[in-house]
Amino acid sequence: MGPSGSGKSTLLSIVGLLSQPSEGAVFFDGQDVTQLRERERTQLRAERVGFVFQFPSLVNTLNVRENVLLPKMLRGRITKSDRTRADSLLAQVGLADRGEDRSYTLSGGEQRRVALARALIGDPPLVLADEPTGALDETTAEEMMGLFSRLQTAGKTVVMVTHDRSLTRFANRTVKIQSGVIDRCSTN
Ligand SMILES: Nc1ncnc2c1ncn2[C@@H]1O[C@H](COP(=O)(O)OP(=O)(O)OP(=O)(O)O)[C@@H](O)[C@H]1O
Repeated sequence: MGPSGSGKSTLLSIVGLLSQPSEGAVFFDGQDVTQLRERERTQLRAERVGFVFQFPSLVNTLNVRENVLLPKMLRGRITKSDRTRADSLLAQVGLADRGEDRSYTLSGGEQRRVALARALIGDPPLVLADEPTGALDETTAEEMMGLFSRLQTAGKTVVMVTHDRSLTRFANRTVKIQSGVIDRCSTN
C-alpha cells in the first residue's frame, strides 16, 4: 500500500523481473536475479511468476479457454494436459461453463477471473497482482480475495498492491511504501 506515485507498481515490476532496479539487488529463492542475463530472467519470469493487472487485457478474438492458454501458446504447442489444466483453473475461478465463450462477452469481474486463471496456467509459485480488485464492487472484490487466499493456503506467495485498506485483513503482511521507500511493515 502507499500513495499514488509512491512506487508500488515499480516494485512489483522489479520483483516480477520485468524491470531492473537502478540500485540494489533482488533475491528470488535466495538467488540474486539482478545478475542474470536477460534470457535467464525471461525464463525465470515465465516459469515462476504469474501477473494479474488491474485491467485483464484479454484477447477478444480468442475464447476464454484460449486466453487462459495464451502463455503456453506463446511458448510452444498446447498439450491435452494444458487444456485439462485450463478447464480446471476455469472451474476454480467459477467459470467452468464459459471456456467456449468469447472473452468480450464476459463481465469485468469475470474477465479478471480469467486473467487470474491465465496467470496460474504455468503453476507459478509467485503471483503478483497490481490492484486486482480496483473498480470491482465489494462482493466481487471479496470473491477475488477469496481466490487469492486459496492460492496462499495452497502454498503460493501472493504479493498484491491495493488502495483498499479493508483488504489488509486478507494479508499476512502489509508493507507501506512512501516515496519509493518502505515506511512501515506490519504482520497480521
Ligand atoms: N522506469 C522508470 N524510470 C523512472 N521513473 C519511473 C520508472 N517507472 C516508474 N517511474 C516513476 O516512479 C514513480 C512511481 O510509479 P509507480 O507506477 O510505481 O507508482 P504507484 O505507487 O504504483 O502509483 P499508483 O498508485 O498511482 O499506480 C512515478 O513517479 C513514475 O513516474
